Amino acid sequence: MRPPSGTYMTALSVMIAWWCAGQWASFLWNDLDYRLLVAKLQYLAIATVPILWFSVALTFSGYGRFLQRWYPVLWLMPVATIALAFSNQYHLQVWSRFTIAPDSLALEIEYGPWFSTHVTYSYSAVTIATLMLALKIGFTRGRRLQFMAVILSPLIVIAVNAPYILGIDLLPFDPTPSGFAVACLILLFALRQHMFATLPVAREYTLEKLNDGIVVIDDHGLIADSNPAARQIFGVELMRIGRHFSEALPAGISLNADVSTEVQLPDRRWLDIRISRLQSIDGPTRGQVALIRDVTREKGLQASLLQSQKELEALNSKLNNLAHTDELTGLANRRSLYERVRSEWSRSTRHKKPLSMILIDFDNFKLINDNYGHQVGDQVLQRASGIVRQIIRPEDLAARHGGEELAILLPDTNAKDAVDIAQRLGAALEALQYHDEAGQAFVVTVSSGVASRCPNDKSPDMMIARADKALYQSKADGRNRVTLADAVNG
Ligand SMILES: Nc1nc2c(ncn2[C@@H]2O[C@H](COP(=O)(O)OP(=O)(O)OP(=O)(O)O)[C@@H](O)[C@H]2O)c(=O)[nH]1
Repeated sequence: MRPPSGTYMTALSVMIAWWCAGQWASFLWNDLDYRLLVAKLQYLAIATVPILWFSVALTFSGYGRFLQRWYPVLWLMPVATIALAFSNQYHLQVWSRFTIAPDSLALEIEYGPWFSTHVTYSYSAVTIATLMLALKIGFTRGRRLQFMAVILSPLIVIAVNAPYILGIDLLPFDPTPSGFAVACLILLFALRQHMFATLPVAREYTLEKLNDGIVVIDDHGLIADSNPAARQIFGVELMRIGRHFSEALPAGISLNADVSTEVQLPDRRWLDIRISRLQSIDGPTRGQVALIRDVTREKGLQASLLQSQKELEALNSKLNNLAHTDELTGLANRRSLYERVRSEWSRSTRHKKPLSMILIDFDNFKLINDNYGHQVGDQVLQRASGIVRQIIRPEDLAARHGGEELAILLPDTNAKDAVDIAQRLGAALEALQYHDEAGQAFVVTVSSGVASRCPNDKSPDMMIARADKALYQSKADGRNRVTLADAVNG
C-alpha cells in the first residue's frame, strides 16, 4: 500500500526542516569533524527530499497507481546516496574535498562522481513532478494561481541550488534547504486553497469505490489504467497495464464510441460496455475510457420477463380460442357465430352483398346415441365437423349452433349457391362411414335449412329464424334434404 498524499507532504516538510536545522546547526561549532557529521546527517534529507517532492506531485496528479508499483525502485537511488555519504571517507564518491574556508563559515566542497548522479536523479524527479502537476492543473479550468505556484516552487529551488553546486557562492552557506522550505510553503499554500488535493483525490476515490468497471485505453487500444471493479469483472491478468483491451472481450466484438454494447462473456455473464473518447481541453483525442456494467442480473430478469410475457400471450390466445371455440367439434361456438353474423350482416347491407346461412341437423341422432352410445355420437359430430370445415371456403364460418346442429355462415353467397353448398355438404356427410364399438359400419344423413338475407329481414336473427324454419321443413318432408327458406315469411 502506498502512503496517502498527506503522509508524503508531512514527510517532505519534516525532511526539509531536518535539512534546514542541519544548516543552522553546522554554524554552532566551526569544527571540521562536527560539520562533516552534520553534512552527512543532512544527506538523510538531501537524498530523500526530491523523491518525496516527486511522490507528493504524482499523488496529487492522480498517478498514485504508478507510485504503488514503482515505489521501492524509486528509493534505490536515495538509499545509495545516503549510504555513500556516510561511508564517503572510504571511496570519496560524494565529495573528494571538504574544508572550511579560512576566513568565513562557508564550506569549500569538491564533489565526487556520485554527486552528479544524485543531482541528475534529483533534478529529473523534481522536473518530472513539476511537469506532471503543471499538466494536471494546466488543463483544469480556473487554476491559474495554483498553476503559477506549481511552476514557481521548483524554480526557486533550482535558482538557489544551481549556483551553489556550480561553486558560485552567493551566500556563505548552502541556500538549497531554505529554497526547498520556501517552495514547500508555496505548495502548502496551494493545498490550503484546495487546489489539487480535493479534485484528484476525490476522483481517484470515486473510481476506486465505483461498482462499475472503468478501463482507460490509449490510442493503440492498450490498457493504461483500470479500477478495482474492472479488475474484478475481467480478472487482474486481463487488465494488466499494456495489454490490449480487446483481449478481455470475446473475439469479433467491435465497440463504437458513445454507444452502449451488450457483450456476453464465455462464462455467460452479460456486460454493458460504453466507450467514450477522452478529449483534452486543447482538442486532440487522447485514448478512450470504457465504462463497464455487469448486467447479468438485469438480463436474467429481462429474459424471465420475456418468457412470462410469451407464456401469458400463449395462455391468452388459448383462452381466446376457448372462448370462441366449441370444445367437442373444434368449430366456432355459438357466441362466436353470432358475433360474426352481426359483423357480416352490417357489411353485406352496407355493400349490398348477399349473405346466406345454412343450418344442418343430424337425422335421428337420438337413435345413434341410443344404439351405439353417447361416445360414438360424439365421434360422429367430430368427424362430420372436420368434413364440413374442409368443404367450406376459408371466409365462411362453420359453428356448432347447439346439440347436434351446425350452422354455416356464407358471406357473399346467394341463395342458389348456398343451396348447392348445403347439398354438397349433405352428400359428403352421407358418404362418411362411421363404426360402432363392435366395428359395425353405419351412415348418418343430415337435413338442412338455407336462408339468404332478404329485404324483409330487419335483423340477422330474422334470417336465422327463416333458416331454422326451412330446416324444420326438411325434417317434416322426410329428412336428408335441403330446403331453401321462403324469402318473405320463411
Ligand atoms: N353424442 C352426443 N349427442 C348429442 C349431443 N348434443 C345433442 N345430442 C343428442 O342429439 C339428440 C337429438 O335428438 P332429437 O332432438 O330428438 O332429434 P333427432 O333424434 O336427431 O331427430 P331429428 O332431429 O328429428 O332427426 C339427443 O339425443 C341429444 O342428446 C352431443 O354433443 N353429443
